[in-house]
Amino acid sequence: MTRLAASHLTCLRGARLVFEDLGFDLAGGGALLLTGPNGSGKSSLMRVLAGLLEPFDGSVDLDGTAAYIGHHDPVKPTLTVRESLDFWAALYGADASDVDAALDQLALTDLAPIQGRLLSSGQRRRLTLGRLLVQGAEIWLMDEPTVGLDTAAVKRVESLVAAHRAAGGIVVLSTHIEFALPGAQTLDLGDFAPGRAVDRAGEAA
Ligand SMILES: Nc1ncnc2c1ncn2[C@@H]1O[C@H](COP(=O)(O)OP(=O)(O)OP(=O)(O)O)[C@@H](O)[C@H]1O
Repeated sequence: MTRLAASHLTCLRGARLVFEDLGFDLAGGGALLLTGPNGSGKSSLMRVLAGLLEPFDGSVDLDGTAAYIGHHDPVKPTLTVRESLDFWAALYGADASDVDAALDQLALTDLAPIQGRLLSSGQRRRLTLGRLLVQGAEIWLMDEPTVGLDTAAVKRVESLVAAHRAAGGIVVLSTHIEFALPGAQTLDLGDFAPGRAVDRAGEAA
């Protein structure tokens, strides 16, 4: 059964405590929306969940395969859109039909022969999202996936996320904009800033 949970997570970056005592529990079909001001630790939490950053304290319990997209689009400048997706498909054991599906789902079919260096920022972001699709992971960790996307593309991503959850997948998504994520749990990282844990305990009592 796909599951992603965290308990008592505390994150230290350099000498700075970013958040403390954070937890959640997601089963298949679940979603977690991360909000909070700049610097509150959304990307740091994503990196902890992706296994790229060791938590200072607490633990992550992950059952399933995870795919992570961060702020940067890892697009090779000399590969075409299709060649990039073919490369990722080979890396993750996906089929050519998965590449065609990803091109279609992200409105990239017309851009398939275009080299990465010629893509606009929104087009590069859509290609990065294509990598997520061909990766076929059960848990999607999406750090501000809509940056640079136009309204139609945001709607597409909302639909892809909904379909992934309907198929039993899990999504953790950070955003500064409105993003339709029905029934999602929400975490405002600002509530987990150092010292606030004491306040929350006080409020709960
Ligand atoms: N490599 C690093 N070394 C030290 N401190 C870091 C490092 N990366 C991030 N930080 C600090 O950790 C804190 C949290 O940063 P993070 O990028 O997780 O926030 P965020 O909520 O994702 O911000 P934004 O909304 O601006 O993307 C910030 O104070 C930042 O300066």
